[in-house]
Amino acid sequence: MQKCGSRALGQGARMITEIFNNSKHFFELGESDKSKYSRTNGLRNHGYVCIGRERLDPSRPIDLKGAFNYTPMDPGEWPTEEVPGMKESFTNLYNSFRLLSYNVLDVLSLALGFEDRHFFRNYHKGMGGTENPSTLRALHYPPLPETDVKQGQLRCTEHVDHRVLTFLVQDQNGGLEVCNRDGKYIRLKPDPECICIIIGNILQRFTSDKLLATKHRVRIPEDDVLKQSTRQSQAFFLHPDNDVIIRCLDGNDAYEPISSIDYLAWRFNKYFKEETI
Ligand SMILES: O=C(O)CCC(=O)C(=O)O
Ligand SMILES: [Fe+2]
Repeated sequence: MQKCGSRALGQGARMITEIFNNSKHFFELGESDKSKYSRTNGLRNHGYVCIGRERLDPSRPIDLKGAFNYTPMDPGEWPTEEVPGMKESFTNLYNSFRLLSYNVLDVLSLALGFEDRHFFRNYHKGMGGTENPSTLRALHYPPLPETDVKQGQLRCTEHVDHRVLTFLVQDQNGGLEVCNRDGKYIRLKPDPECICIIIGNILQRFTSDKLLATKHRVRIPEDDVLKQSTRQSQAFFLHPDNDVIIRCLDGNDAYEPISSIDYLAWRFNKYFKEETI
């Protein structure tokens, strides 16, 4: 489940190429142009997140990554003049991941022994509308000259995702590493036609730790060519509908029940320290 290693995209490969091209074009704009489309505040998650704005671990140097978020829950501004195809490529890929995630949720329901094979799908019925915060995020890691990198700095600090599942496609430069149950990081073979599926903390809570959220990270490459290359990835973060209660489904009390929207607010409050929700 941690890694779906098959060439899963088929026809979708063109969609992936388009979103990589459009994202690259956007991130190559000047900072003042990009910041016109900045993510606003609190729970409103649409838009550009510049390097350093989000902190996964405040005790470490900032991650050397930028992002652009899209969620139909928060309609926002698009750079339609600067990057004409950007909105369409995001909405297309969002929809494909939405459909794919329903199939994966059905498999999960069966695998976990629920009689209703749509058990988990029913928690995500609002996807694509204003009652579900699932988000597509284009990540952009700029080339790194030697002098810019601090001791202990990463492109993306090790963390778990606070969602149900993350579907992730990385470019040919690779760099994503996932931690196995022995605590050893495994580097995933870069293949822009493979989708990596990462278990998030909400699924861990639903399953009372039967499925564990997978730690992952992106280090600064040792290879000079990779270090001086841009890295890109596209991540789809699957989240339950706002009113779903996240709780241990076997009835045990390992985690306090919390609504999906409150859980999201709690996480954003931690990651976007400078803001209040
Ligand atoms: O860019 C990647 O490969 C990882 C990004 C990631 O883990 C995240 O945004 O949560
Ligand atoms: Fe992540």
